[in-house]
Amino acid sequence: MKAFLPKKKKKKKNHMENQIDIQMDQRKGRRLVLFPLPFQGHINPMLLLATILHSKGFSITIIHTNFNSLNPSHYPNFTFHSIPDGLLESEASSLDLVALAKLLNIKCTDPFRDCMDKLLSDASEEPISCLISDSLFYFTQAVADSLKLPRVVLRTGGLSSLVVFAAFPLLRERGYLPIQDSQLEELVVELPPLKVKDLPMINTVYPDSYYEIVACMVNESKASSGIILNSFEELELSELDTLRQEFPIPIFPIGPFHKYFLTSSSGSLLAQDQSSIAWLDKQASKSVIYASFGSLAALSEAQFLEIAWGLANSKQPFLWVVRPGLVRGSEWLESLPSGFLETLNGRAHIIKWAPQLEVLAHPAVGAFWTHNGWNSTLESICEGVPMICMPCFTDQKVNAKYVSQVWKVGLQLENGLDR
Ligand SMILES: O=c1ccn([C@@H]2O[C@H](COP(=O)(O)OP(=O)(O)O[C@H]3O[C@H](CO)[C@@H](O)[C@H](O)[C@H]3O)[C@@H](O)[C@H]2O)c(=O)[nH]1
Repeated sequence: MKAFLPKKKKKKKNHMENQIDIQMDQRKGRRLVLFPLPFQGHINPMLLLATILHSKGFSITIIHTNFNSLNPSHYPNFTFHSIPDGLLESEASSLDLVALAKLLNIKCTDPFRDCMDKLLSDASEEPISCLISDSLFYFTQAVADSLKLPRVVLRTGGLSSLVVFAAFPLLRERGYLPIQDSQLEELVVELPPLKVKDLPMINTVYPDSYYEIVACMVNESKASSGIILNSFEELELSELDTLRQEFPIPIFPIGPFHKYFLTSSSGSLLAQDQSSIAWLDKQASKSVIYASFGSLAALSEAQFLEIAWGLANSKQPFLWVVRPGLVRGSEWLESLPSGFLETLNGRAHIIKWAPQLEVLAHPAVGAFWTHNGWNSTLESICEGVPMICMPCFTDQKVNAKYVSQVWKVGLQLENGLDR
């Protein structure tokens, strides 16, 4: 990426700068507008995709919400536009994820359309050839249609979970959904090896909104000009075949995105604690359990303590990401018993946020205790780190089943948490 940075202070241009000018000229007429959903697991793949497309000669404009807003200084080659999402701070922190996703789709519609209108009418900018938006920003299909602009969808989850989401109408018709507790262990014969308990559901007070969001995500993706996925054919071949039958549009499984570059720049909303790498450097090869549950999952205090004692009792060194907000009702580590860390004699390193790609690539890491968000799953597979799977909601349940039973690169913790 550095090769594209203009060096503004020098007067006489060197060879590199002339090359940049040539590349900039070649970019003319090839501007893409990208619109990520403002959650870490969605921002990372969208920014990686932007970086890939930029390296192929496209100019990149990113529209982002005020909520979880991005830091443009990490991406000097992109143009950023922030839109007011109208979310109150209390809404962003207190709403459940389903309500938040729905509200974002409602509240962003007008500001997004206004922003697109301005971008399209700005004669000083290169013309926009396409909008690429997150599949969960389903409202953008109607906006793109009204502006006569092609929209390509970025689906940030895997192919296998998308197949399941697309099958929701069938699963409802056949009585698998809504899930009945008495059926949890039953095989979903249409989607082996999934059982009813593996279906991508979420605990929410708005179940009808969840079905509506899934339906809109699937239908507006089908209405788009194409879907890009951060996955690859060799991993999910039969699911790709199924999707190609169901979705009448081009499908591009061009992941894993983070493997296009030697280092990936950071779209991290939280600061990555680099002390974890120095700590890993001191540990034996493949000895460390890396435990992290992504950016959204939340645990009860009781679950948190079972995990803490499970890690301690394992007698293995462990690197644990306890994100502020991970434990419901706690700021950070207050619920750990006093003296817990001291008794471990340096065998534990607990941080708020890790440089996860570097951690998984570190030779000291031997296992990843994960919630199986798609990014974490893919990143672990790419580094050959076996997983201990503890899915919390939605696609994570499907991913965990594939990790343990289809790809056989992990074990799923079942029947609750016990130290
Ligand atoms: O300490 C950490 C922990 C995570 N990450 C990164 O943050 C991302 C987390 O993404 P993911 O593993 O997918 O988890 P979530 O944040 O939970 O992702 C949301 O988005 C995913 C993609 O759509 C879905 O699969 C998940 O279910 C959903 O919760 C990954 O790129 C990690 O490398 C860090 O950099 N440092």
